[in-house]
Amino acid sequence: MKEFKILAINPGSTSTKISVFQNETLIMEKTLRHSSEEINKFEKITDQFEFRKNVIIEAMDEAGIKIEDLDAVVGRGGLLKPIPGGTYEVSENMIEDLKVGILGEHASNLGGIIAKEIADSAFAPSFIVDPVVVDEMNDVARISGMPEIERKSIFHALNQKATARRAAAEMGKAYEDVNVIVAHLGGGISVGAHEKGRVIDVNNALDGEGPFSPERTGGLPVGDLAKLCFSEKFTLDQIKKKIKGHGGIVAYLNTNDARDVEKMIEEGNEEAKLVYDAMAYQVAKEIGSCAAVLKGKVDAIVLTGGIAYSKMITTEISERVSFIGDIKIFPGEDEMTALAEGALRVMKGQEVPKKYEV
Ligand SMILES: Nc1ncnc2c1ncn2[C@@H]1O[C@H](COP(=O)(O)OP(=O)(O)OP(=O)(O)O)[C@@H](O)[C@H]1O
Ligand SMILES: CCCC(=O)O
Repeated sequence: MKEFKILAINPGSTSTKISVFQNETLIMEKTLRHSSEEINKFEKITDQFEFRKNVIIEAMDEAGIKIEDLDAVVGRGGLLKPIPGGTYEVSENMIEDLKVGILGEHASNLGGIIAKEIADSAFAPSFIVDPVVVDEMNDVARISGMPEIERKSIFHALNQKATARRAAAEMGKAYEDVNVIVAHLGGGISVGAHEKGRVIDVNNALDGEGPFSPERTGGLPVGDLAKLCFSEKFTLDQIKKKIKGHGGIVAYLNTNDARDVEKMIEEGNEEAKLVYDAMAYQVAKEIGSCAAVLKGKVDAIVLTGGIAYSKMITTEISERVSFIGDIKIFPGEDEMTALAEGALRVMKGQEVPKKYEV
């Protein structure tokens, strides 16, 4: 059987992770860290394209892996127009939307752009898989209550879908045959209701919905937020930063690292305990909402992301939601494998790549 060599690229805000797979086997893995000095030279995230591409090429060179030997390159997809989940061919219109930041700036916008550039030089195809804008929401979930504002699906689609598939496999079933609630607990938090392979409702993890997280406020009491916006104390940029970046745990406790918070709690800091408990409480409430979305038919609840390593948090959440269904804990995120698997399904002819035609 033909073996495929696949390069997966996952650009984050301060690092670019790269992995090379020979079919399912990982043969090289590297996290290329970028100092704030290097990154801050660039005005926009997409301006970092040449810099990050060159760093990847150097790392491949050092590892002795030739670009021309690659059979495909896959990147984490960014803030595109809303699309259903799956593996997409990188196309010119996609590149345009990623470059202009059609839905905003995000490090993952670079994933598709760099993947295409490197793949083109190897005369190989390039893909993105389950970008953060995967939108499979039911229409009823789009209604916010204010006609000027529609709810949007922006979440950790890549890790949510990969862990939901893994939960289904553990239950001996296909993803398309189960109902799963996935709570991704990372720097941002998203909680999605997966109904037979479609994420029919999920909080917009990037822009003030759902539970608060280490760096984001999640949903807020809107009347009070409106008053704050018109208090003339803050600019729009400052308010946006309060919602995403400087909100949530970091605003209360001055750290975005859950491990620091646990240390504070162990040392008797009561405020830290209250804030940490509140985050777990809000995640549990969101899981409860998703159970209602799925009409109580829940095969499993998955807790994933970096904070799912925390026994304190997973215990606190489990106490409130275990009545809904079995809880599976998959700590961390395996986005590199998820990217490679998405590309492999296409290369092996198991899935037809989707076209970005919106
Ligand atoms: N062993 C651990 N125990 C508790 N918390 C942990 C542990 N390891 C990592 N974390 C926490 O996980 C959080 C980061 O999670 P993760 O790495 O999933 O986020 P990210 O990739 O930066 O952001 P996102 O998941 O939103 O894309 C941090 O708050 C970190 O403190
Ligand atoms: C919302 C998806 C990814 C992120 O947390 O930035």
